[in-house]
Amino acid sequence: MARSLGRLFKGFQSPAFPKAMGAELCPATCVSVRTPFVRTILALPSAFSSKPQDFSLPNSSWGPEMLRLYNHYKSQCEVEVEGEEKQEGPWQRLPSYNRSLKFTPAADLCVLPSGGVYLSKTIQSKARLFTRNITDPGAAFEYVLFVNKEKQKCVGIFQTGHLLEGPPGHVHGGAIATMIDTVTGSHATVLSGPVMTANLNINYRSPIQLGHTVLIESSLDKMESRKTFISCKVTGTDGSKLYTEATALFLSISVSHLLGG
Ligand SMILES: CCCCCCCC/C=C\CCCCCCCC(=O)SCCNC(=O)CCNC(=O)[C@H](O)C(C)(C)COP(=O)(O)OP(=O)(O)OC[C@H]1O[C@@H](n2cnc3c(N)ncnc32)[C@H](O)[C@@H]1OP(=O)(O)O
Repeated sequence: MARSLGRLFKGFQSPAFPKAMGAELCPATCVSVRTPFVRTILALPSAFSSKPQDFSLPNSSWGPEMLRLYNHYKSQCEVEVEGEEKQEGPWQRLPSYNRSLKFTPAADLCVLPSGGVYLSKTIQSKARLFTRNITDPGAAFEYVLFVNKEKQKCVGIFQTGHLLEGPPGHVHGGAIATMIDTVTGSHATVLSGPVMTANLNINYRSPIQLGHTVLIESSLDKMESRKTFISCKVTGTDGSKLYTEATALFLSISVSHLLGG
């Protein structure tokens, strides 16, 4: 089990993550956790095991700026070398599914040392990745992430849907924080494996108009034992207008931390 989960997280750790998801994780996989206190069956999501739907791909709601930036980074995911097949480029797109781990079946609920149930089958069957829980294209978070391991950078292209309104006509600060956490958190996971956000410090400099597309760029500041420090800027798509700045601290965690151990 530990090895299986290790493989999952190892796959996520590398920028080869999307390939690992496709190549290694797609066959239906069921792994079992046994500790003195915890017994649960973890099945990789059906989204991973049968036909995974990747939501970080163009759809009919994407505006011209979203598409332009997507194509800009996508074109750098593969490079043409004369007389040879296309090779991996400096950037890599991260896929985004609508859920992560699925716990099954009801009889195998994960019981905490306290005796509490970790996650009921009913809750888990309805669980959705927060940024992917609205199915109407363009209504909320439309985004795609690219990582560049060599430069230790990650970019998020984010089109802000009408359901994200905070101040009239502008994006809610919590929605901006969500996207910052997603970009910096995914970046930290690519660099360091499984992590959780310990600290997120945000300065909102200028309001973002609803419907606009923005660029979220994160870069690694430093790594110190379990700590990964990342900073991030949200700008207009040409980089000139600064909307938001943030710094974030992520702590590497063990799988048992997620299971309440
Ligand atoms: C996650 C799995 C990834 C793989 C999954 C694959 C699928 C991916 C799918 C989609 C990706 C989308 C990506 C989204 C990303 C979103 C991420 C989130 O939103 S996470 C939710 C919000 N965060 C929490 O709920 C944390 C709650 N807090 C905790 O659990 C603990 O406090 C934790 C783990 C953060 C630290 O607890 P300790 O017990 O492990 O560590 P201690 O001993 O407290 O601290 C260690 C060191 O860190 C410093 N530290 C801890 N917290 C700090 C803080 N807030 N500020 C500064 N330093 C802090 C301490 O001072 C200590 O430093 P000294 O070693 O002594 O130098």
